[in-house]
Amino acid sequence: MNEGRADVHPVVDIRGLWSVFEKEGQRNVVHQDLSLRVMSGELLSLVGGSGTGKTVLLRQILGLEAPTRGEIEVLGEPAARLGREGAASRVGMLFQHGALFSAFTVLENIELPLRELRTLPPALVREAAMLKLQMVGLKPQDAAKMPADLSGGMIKRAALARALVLDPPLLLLDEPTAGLDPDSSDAFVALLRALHRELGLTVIMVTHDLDTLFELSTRIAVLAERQVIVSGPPREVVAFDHPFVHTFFHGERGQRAMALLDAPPSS
Ligand SMILES: Nc1ncnc2c1ncn2[C@@H]1O[C@H](COP(=O)(O)OP(=O)(O)OP(=O)(O)O)[C@@H](O)[C@H]1O
Repeated sequence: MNEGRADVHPVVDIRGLWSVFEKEGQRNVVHQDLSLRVMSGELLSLVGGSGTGKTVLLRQILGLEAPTRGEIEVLGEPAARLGREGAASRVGMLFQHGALFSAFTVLENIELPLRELRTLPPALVREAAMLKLQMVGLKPQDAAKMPADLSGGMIKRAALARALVLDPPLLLLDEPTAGLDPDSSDAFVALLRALHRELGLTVIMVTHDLDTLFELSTRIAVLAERQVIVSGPPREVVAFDHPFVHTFFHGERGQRAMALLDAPPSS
């Protein structure tokens, strides 16, 4: 994308990242001198085998976890400085099991980040949350529902509305379609694609789902051997010669999903 242009700052800039965990005397090096830049407007998907540190990377970008060594800058600032205060206005996160608070209504859940800011009067908080609720395809009458009364797809939508309520320019998605039935998954993917386009969001997504991956990604980065072994447009990445890439993309499921690359984009 814009990676070559000197006048465009990356939204996320990871340089020389090491993530090392010690457990029962064992050293587990998860990332070793990993570097990755994500430019404005990209929808970058992170793929990699189990334990390659995709979730750890998302948590580090959010500032929830500090790297052992190296730099992570988000929107020009060290990720650690995002802290918890005000972080939601810069980075939105949709957790895989990012359940809603079960004791709050849908609207109260969406309002939460705005209420924590304590800058807007309740009526405006409500109005802003209602706008986001409708933006993700929920209906005004869903606002008063409790999470237990929602389908899986509706829960994802409400959690997405909450992640976007402060209009962050960067959105992180951890397995956004996991646990959804095929129809709900397709509908959620279509919503994500529309929001990415219409809001001009930069998105970093972790997914194992090949349909989601090919439907949405402008770029795919593959984590293996503690680093990003290849990153590029989907077609380039699937042609990369590496055992993980072969297994992941060229199995039977991969062949079916790859037909999406040849199909015109659905809207
Ligand atoms: N706080 C922690 N303490 C010790 N080890 C950790 C910690 N967090 C993560 N790890 C280890 O780091 C490695 C990477 O974990 P991570 O959850 O990021 O993998 P992943 O790529 O998201 O895997 P999956 O695809 O299975 O979700 C794992 O070996 C995990 O055990």
